Amino acid sequence: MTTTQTVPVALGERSYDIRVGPHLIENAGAEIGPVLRGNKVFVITDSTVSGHWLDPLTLSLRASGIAATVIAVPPGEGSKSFADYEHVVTRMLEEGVDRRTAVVALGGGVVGDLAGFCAASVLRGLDFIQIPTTLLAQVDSSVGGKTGINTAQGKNLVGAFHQPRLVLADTGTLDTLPRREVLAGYAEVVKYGLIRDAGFFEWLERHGADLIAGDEAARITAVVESCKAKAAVVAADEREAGLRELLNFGHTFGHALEAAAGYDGTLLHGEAVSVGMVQALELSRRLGFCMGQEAERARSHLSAMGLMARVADIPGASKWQADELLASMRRDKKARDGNIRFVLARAIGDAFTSDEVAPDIVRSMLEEDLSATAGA
Ligand SMILES: NC(=O)c1ccc[n+]([C@@H]2O[C@H](COP(=O)([O-])OP(=O)(O)OC[C@H]3O[C@@H](n4cnc5c(N)ncnc54)[C@H](O)[C@@H]3O)[C@@H](O)[C@H]2O)c1
Ligand SMILES: O=C(O)C(=O)C[C@@H](O)[C@H](O)[C@H](O)COP(=O)(O)O
Ligand SMILES: [Zn+2]
Repeated sequence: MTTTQTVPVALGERSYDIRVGPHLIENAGAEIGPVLRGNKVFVITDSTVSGHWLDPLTLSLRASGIAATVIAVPPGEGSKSFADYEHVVTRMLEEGVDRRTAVVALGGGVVGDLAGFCAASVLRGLDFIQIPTTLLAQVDSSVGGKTGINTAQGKNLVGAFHQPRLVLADTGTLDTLPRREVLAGYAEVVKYGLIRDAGFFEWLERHGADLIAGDEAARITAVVESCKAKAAVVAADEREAGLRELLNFGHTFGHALEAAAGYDGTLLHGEAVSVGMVQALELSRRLGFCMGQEAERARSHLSAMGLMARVADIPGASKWQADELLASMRRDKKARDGNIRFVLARAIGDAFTSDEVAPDIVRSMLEEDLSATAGA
């Protein structure tokens, strides 16, 4: 029998546990009850996740005497918007909310980021509980307190740091997750190996296919190891003054690619991160920080697992302009005075944040990437 594992996130009085294992949703009332101040929660979810996982959650909450009001948004990145934020907070205020009311996010990173920002801002801050149902959300977005929405100018540009009080990563929810979404989440798992843990990257080279195929032991190991890695970084640098920037590996490129694709489902966040990580390794090579085989090894693993690993793999990329991508990168949160900074690597498992990188080097790399789309 698989038992639940607990990964602590050490943040002083805002510390919390990440619980990882199967059947956690069926037992959510008993898990959540002890961290609630009152007996009322808003469950924010999306209309796909609700069809799979809402009933067992509300049943369990009711059995523990917790009253739940459900608010569902449409599935997909488009819901991390001002319009959906307004819709959710308006519903909460209309239904009635007080400072003992908690917000429960049931879904992937989109629901978690949106619900977390609602929790951070309604009445200036409500307790927040994450029940992540995608691989990406279980290994990354439910942990660490980054919440927010996208704007016309780019990804996650409006938001707040707001830590959850508890994370329930029910690995059984991954049974209903489409393969494309499993793969997108896998990119963020690979990220932990690439930035700080060459041994974990090697483990993924051996066991990644099992994890993607749904092997229970591989899944739990990957979620627990990823959460441990993220918890350690967040505990050391909650507000991203330095070390936490490493979690942004592949994201300077990735977020620019996502913005160009238009958040319409043609390019998922994890897919963009997959391409962006290979680009970051290639940029590291061009700047003389690492050898070419690092980028090739990462690309070859990501491609073998079925992920996109080149700009030319992205549908519609042939229409993009290098300067449009550069403009997005200048709005990245790591940029200083409009000068772009990247997370680069000296080797697999040894990432660091660069000083400002000359835009011409990045532009010529992007132009090469985009010209390769012509033959793709
Ligand atoms: N806050 C952070 O630290 C952080 C970290 C990484 C990513 N993110 C954000 O997370 C978002 C991406 O999250 P995501 O990849 O989870 O996408 P998502 O939330 O859009 O979920 C992916 C899709 O899978 C469906 N789905 C979710 N769980 C399911 C399940 N168990 N069974 C069947 N279908 C299910 C959803 O309805 C959706 O269509 C991006 O906006 C990204 O910026 C945030
Ligand atoms: O938790 C972090 O820190 C991360 O950077 C994790 C990323 O995977 C995630 O996509 C995050 O939302 C990116 O944040 P942003 O600050 O670049 O918007
Ligand atoms: Zn990410």
